Formats: sequence, structure tokens, C-alpha cells
Amino acid sequence: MAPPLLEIRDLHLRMTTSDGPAHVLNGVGLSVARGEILGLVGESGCGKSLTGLSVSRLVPSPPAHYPSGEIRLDGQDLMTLSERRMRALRGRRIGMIFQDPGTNLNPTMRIGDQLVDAALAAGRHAPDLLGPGPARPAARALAADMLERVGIASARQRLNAWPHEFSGGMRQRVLIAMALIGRPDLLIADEPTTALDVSVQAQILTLLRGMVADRGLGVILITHNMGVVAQTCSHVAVMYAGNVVETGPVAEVLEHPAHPYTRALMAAIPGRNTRRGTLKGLPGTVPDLMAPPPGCRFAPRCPRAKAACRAALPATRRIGPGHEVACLDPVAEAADA
Ligand SMILES: Nc1ncnc2c1ncn2[C@@H]1O[C@H](COP(=O)(O)OP(=O)(O)OP(=O)(O)O)[C@@H](O)[C@H]1O
Repeated sequence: MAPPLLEIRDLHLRMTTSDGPAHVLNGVGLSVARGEILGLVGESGCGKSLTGLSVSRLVPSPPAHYPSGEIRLDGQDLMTLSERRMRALRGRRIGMIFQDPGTNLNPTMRIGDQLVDAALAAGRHAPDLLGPGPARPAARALAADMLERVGIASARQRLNAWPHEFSGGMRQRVLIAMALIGRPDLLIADEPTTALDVSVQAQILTLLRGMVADRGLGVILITHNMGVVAQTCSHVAVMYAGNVVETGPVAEVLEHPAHPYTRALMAAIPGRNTRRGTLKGLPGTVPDLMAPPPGCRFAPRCPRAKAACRAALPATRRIGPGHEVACLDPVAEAADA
């Protein structure tokens, strides 16, 4: 059987601080297939962004240190690649979109020039992207085509626009175009719509779904919003304090959440208030990653925790089609009623 597009296994990440190492990723495991949008969710500080950045190998080292783990793209372990080979993959096989379009577009460069630069950079590692002729005109044609695909009218003329002439939603569309211009296989989108108002957010997510259906790329969509997951993702991975505690197809996990933490996150949906502070119905706060509790990191807040939960990290077990949970006492369906 072919390996999944992306597979992360047992990824540990420590960040060196002046007070000692922070154990920020504690054996993360997840996978993404082509054509799949995996929502990566969890409270602020649980390690979503560092997981995404680790895939692109963009966490500077130091302070980052990876004691163990594998990150495989089509079976190839990215952890063992040289920086030179990683640079060839970024933008070409792995596209990235971050939260704030204001900080990711260069305000002093026209939109078209930024797209052309991205196309030329990707083209250096994929000669077929720009064809056999002169690279710059081909990159410009590709830039106009991508801008049109992300729904910007009069794309050819708009290439001459400056970022400040575009609205926030349009700038985010440009960033999507830029991330996809090298025809990557994997897209990592870190809170791509959080800074946008709700209607623009819905448009961008619809656009992303269309691109996935069109191109069959795999996506990690990092969000703190379970509503976005329900509307946009095919799969979900729930993170807590550096671990994936539950993962599976969205319908399966949202209908039958088994980890007590997933259930608490879902109970918080109506207020959409999972970003900072406490969760509704859940006492306590996320653990200090400088001195995390032994065993299951959720145990100190878990209403179902027993002694064994505090002794060792629970192994992941399969509880439904593609549905896995890292819990010694997952909530069974019968308990739902
Ligand atoms: N340079 C650093 N040094 C030490 N700790 C760090 C560093 N960068 C991040 N961390 C810690 O790593 C943990 C995970 O951070 P990360 O940004 O991945 O969380 P997140 O889930 O994406 O949060 P948010 O939803 O707020 O973006 C946090 O507790 C954070 O404080």
C-alpha cells in the first residue's frame, strides 16, 4: 500500500528557554492523505503551529531540539534532509499560509511581482512548472492564472496592484495563490481566516475546499474553531499540550467524541471561546510545559482520570472507522445518552 502523503510519527520537540527545556511536542502522530483536509484543533499553546512549522522544518534550532520522531512526505523522512533539500521542497511540494496577510505580503512590492517571484522560485526546482521558454513571462502568465483561480477579477490588470490596494480578504486570496503557485502536494494553512470577518472567512474556506477537490492536495488546516472544522475538514486531529489525543473522520469524531478533552472542546463551540483561558465545564488550565505532568497530560483536568492515567502516556487505540483515541477510558457511546 502507498504511504500517506504526510505521516508524522512520535514527534518530540523541546524548546530551549532560559528556564530550561519546554516539552512542547510529546510524541505527536498524525497522517494526511491526498484530497484530505485535516483540521488540527486545540486550545492556544497546545502545539498546533509548532507541528505545522516542524513539517516545513521552519522552527529555528536552537531553540528547537527534536529528540526523536519522523515526518514522512510520500514516505521520505524530512527530518533527515539537508537544509538545501528542504528549501527545494518548500513552496514546491509544501505550500504554507499563515494567519495575518498583513505581515506575509511585502508592502513595497506589487502583487504580481510577489507571485512571479514565488513561481520562479518553485520553477527552479520543477522545470515543468514554467515550461521550456523564457521563465519570467511564463511565471507572469501563471501568476495571472492563479489570481483568477482564487477569484480575483481582472487578474491580469490586478497584477500591478500594491498590497494596500487590496482588502484583507483579497490579500488572503493572494497568499493562497502564492502558496499554491508551485503546485504543492501538501498545504499547511495556519489559522488562514482568523483575521477575516465571517463572510470572507466562509468564501476563503469554500475556495480552499474547491482547490483541494481540483488538485487533490492534502491540507493541514490549523484552527481553534471547531465550527470551521465541521464546515471545511474531512478529518480532524485534536491536540492537547503537545499530544494528539483523538483523530478521525470529522463526522465520526464530532458525532462520537471519545476523549474527555474533545468533548470539552465541543461543549465550548457555542461560545467559540476555545482560544484563551478555561473551557466551559472543564476545571483547570493547560499544564506548564516546563514541568508537564507524567502520564496523560490531560489527567489533572480529566473527570475520568484514574491512577493508571498518571503513570504512563496512554497508547492510541482504534475505536471506529479511522477513529483513534489516546485514552485509557474513552467515553463510550452508551454513556452519551
Ligand atoms: N521559542 C519558544 N520557546 C519556548 N517555548 C515556545 C517557543 N515557541 C512556542 N513555545 C511554546 O510552545 C507551545 C506550543 O506553541 P504553538 O504556537 O505551537 O501553540 P498553538 O497551539 O499553535 O497556539 P495558538 O493557537 O495560540 O497559535 C506553547 O506553550 C508556547 O508557549
